[in-house]
Amino acid sequence: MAASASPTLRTPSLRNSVLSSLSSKLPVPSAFSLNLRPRSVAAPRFVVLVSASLNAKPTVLVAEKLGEAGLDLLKEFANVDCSYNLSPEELCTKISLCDALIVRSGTKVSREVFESSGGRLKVVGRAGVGIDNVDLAAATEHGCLVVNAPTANTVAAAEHGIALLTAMARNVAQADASVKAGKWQRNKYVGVSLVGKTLAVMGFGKVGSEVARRAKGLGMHVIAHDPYAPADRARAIGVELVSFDEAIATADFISLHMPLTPATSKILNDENFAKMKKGVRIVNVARGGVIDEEALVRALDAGIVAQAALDVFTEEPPPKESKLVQHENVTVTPHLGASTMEAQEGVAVEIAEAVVGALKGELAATAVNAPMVPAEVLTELKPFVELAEKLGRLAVQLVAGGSGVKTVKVTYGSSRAPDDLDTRLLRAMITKGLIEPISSVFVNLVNADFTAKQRGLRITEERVIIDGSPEKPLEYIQVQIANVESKFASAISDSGEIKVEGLVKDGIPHLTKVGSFEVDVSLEGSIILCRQVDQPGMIGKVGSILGEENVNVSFMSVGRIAPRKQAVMAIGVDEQPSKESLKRIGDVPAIEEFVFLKL
Ligand SMILES: NC(=O)c1ccc[n+]([C@@H]2O[C@H](COP(=O)([O-])OP(=O)(O)OC[C@H]3O[C@@H](n4cnc5c(N)ncnc54)[C@H](O)[C@@H]3O)[C@@H](O)[C@H]2O)c1
Ligand SMILES: O=C(O)[C@H](O)COP(=O)(O)O
Repeated sequence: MAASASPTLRTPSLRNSVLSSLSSKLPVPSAFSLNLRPRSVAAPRFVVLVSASLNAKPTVLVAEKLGEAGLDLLKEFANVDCSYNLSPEELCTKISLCDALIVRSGTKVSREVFESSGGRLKVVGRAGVGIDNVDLAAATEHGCLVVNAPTANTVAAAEHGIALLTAMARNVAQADASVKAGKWQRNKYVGVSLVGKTLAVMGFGKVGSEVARRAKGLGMHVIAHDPYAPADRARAIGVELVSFDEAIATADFISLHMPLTPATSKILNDENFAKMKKGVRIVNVARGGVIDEEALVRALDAGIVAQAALDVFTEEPPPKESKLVQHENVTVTPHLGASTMEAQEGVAVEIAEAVVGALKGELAATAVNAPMVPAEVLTELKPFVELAEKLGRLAVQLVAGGSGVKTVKVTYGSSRAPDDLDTRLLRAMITKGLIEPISSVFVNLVNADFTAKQRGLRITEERVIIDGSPEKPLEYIQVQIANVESKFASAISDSGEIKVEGLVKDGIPHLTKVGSFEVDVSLEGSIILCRQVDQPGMIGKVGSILGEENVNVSFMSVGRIAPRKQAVMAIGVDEQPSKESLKRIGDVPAIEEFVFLKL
């Protein structure tokens, strides 16, 4: 197939090639089209996250202290409201005026926050790694993207882990307090050596592996437990991956580096403390919730755990009277893992870039609740994103009554192998096109599948391999809606579904099939579809009705079964014709049915 998706490639014989190739696929009528306006090659816009109302500068609420470099980046693009220490109620009040919110670990972004935003909040940026303070399910349900800054504080957290490990082993904090209290207790604060001891790193991700690397430099024997870590990464650092039980049973020191999830919540509990070596020492710079804190106090009192060094707590700040914090064998810091000057500047820039990108409609590489589409895939799919949404919009508007859509089949015609095309983005845009014209829901890549499921909309996808250039991801997209009546009977295909099909020509989406009729109209402005008896003068008649009302016709195309038999005329218009003009079109004797569709 010769049609090109490339915005730069113009092929004079494009239309004919497309049509002949389509004709050869199905025994359907020939078609001709009349382009009444020179087409500019529009840069395909990729708007997934931002609503159309974002012509004005968006507002970003920064709810916790962020590095200056990040704030400067944000200010170039948005109004920035730095309001720290907001109460939950104040946050809920402010959020309805904000398009994006940036937080660290100290702000709970609860379901109430999303509910209070009234749909305006489009992005939550977590300036750091852990997203356990953000209600991800609520974010997704509200179509709000959550992005984080997962890399900039890794080294800082690892360094803090090592700082706590060494400080704990040598009683630095306790000895410091003792000297400052006027004492000189050299025998009391005899420490333990690290060299030759076994350190179990629990969670061998970014921070865990950096801790392992540094601990090896201190002469420790490092083992790690992580059900999802690749063995080659562990091998490269010289770390042995072991089971959870082996790790906790053999370690002299345990350092925690896993995320807080339902599976890791209170993973160090009475049962597991009982399996540890007597005198084990524990470091936690991950999340307080991975330890059952009451069980840890019991293990400390029983001498199972000799010492603990904790940067994070189940409740932050922990209650003043916390037995754990006050325990003489426990060293604590106030969640300082990420708090170096360098890390905070890095995190601020990382999150500002992600939030600005998301507000511009780009897909963030650090999206937490949306599929990550690699940049190169995104670039080549861009022209098809608009096509996908518009086909969805057209198809649903052809349904009689506009609702009751339950079963949708999408077919992607491509010369590429099935596993060489990521269709998640296209499916999301078709879903957006199908749902938005008949509801008040804002659909984007984040909430598309959720919203479809919630509405009982089943979208199946099929890949058809056809001849074409593998350079191009797609030759055509077809959308079919089953088990519905159509307000434009000609849109029903021979197999009984509403069917629309389109492709991208010179970067512009085109409608190329309605039901069993081939047409060729660019998907810009709005479209009038008429079924008529094929006869001379029809284009002129309809064109002059529209012209009398100063409605600009951009494109016309007629697809017919055979000369002088039935034909479908597709007319692209820049303005919406009045009801009266539409009625006059319907009254043209040869016109059997017509429909006006907004794109
Ligand atoms: N104290 C701080 O200021 C600070 C700073 C940065 C990160 N953190 C925390 O450190 C933790 C790790 O951060 P990261 O950037 O390395 O994240 P990461 O995602 O790179 O690594 C987490 C690792 O934990 C593993 N994991 C998941 N479930 C596990 C389980 N049940 N048992 C063992 N391993 C499991 C994952 O496979 C992954 O490899 C997070 O909880 C993060 O919030 C704290
Ligand atoms: O998950 C993280 O990135 C760390 O816990 C840092 O949290 P903070 O941004 O609140 O310091």
